[in-house]
Amino acid sequence: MMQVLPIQSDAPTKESPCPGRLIVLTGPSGVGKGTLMQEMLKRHPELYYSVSVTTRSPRPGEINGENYYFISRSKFEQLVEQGEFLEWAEFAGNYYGTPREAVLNQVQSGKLVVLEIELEGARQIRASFPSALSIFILPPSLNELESRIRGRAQDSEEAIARRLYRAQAEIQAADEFDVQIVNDDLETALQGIEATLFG
Ligand SMILES: Nc1ncnc2c1ncn2[C@@H]1O[C@H](COP(=O)(O)OP(=O)(O)OP(=O)(O)O)[C@@H](O)[C@H]1O
Ligand SMILES: Nc1nc2c(ncn2[C@@H]2O[C@H](COP(=O)(O)O)[C@@H](O)[C@H]2O)c(=O)[nH]1
Repeated sequence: MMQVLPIQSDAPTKESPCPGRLIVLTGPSGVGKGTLMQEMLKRHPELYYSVSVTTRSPRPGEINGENYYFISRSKFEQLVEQGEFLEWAEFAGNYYGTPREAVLNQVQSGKLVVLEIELEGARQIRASFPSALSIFILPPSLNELESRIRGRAQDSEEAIARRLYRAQAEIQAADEFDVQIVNDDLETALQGIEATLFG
């Protein structure tokens, strides 16, 4: 049976004197978090990327267990009741959550564990894990954000409108997080993340 770890504290313990660290990558939908993350994983394969659980339908090309674990709403609600998520939130009509056990095991084994999540979840992690490092990715402008979401061509008009509406409030929360990085030029943004993580 897998060990269940407490979520309240991320302080070192006798069992885990040198834990890893949680890294939160947040920012509005379409800003490029996933793109930045994929490139970071190529350059730094020692990072552990937490695959989230969602009730959203897979987009073309998305693979269960790789991009997300795709499950039903009723199953998600059951997992919430069972305390299986480190954080979870409803976003644009779907649930998203971070599997608790896998992430905590990786942190305790000394890994840098990256969560790519939306604002409400990022706030939950900051409250539960004050030593988590949080990075907020900003778009160069709202117009560019809209072009990126549209350019991705994977969301309905309704989903695009919901994401853009929410983006405006999300951007205002950027200062709550440790570091803010504008994803205008991809390479510059990547170097900003690398400098934040590795000094
Ligand atoms: N620096 C950049 N310049 C131009 N286009 C970019 C840049 N970064 C990402 N993109 C493009 O923007 C689109 C959205 O990127 P991506 O899917 O990575 O965003 P996201 O923040 O992960 O979105 P979501 O939160 O909805 O999953 C993609 O088509 C991607 O190729
Ligand atoms: N709170 C959480 N947010 C998550 C998680 N996994 C992804 N996300 C965020 O949801 C939105 C929408 O994602 P999309 O794939 O449908 O475009 C985006 O901001 C993701 O970062 C999670 O586990 N918890």
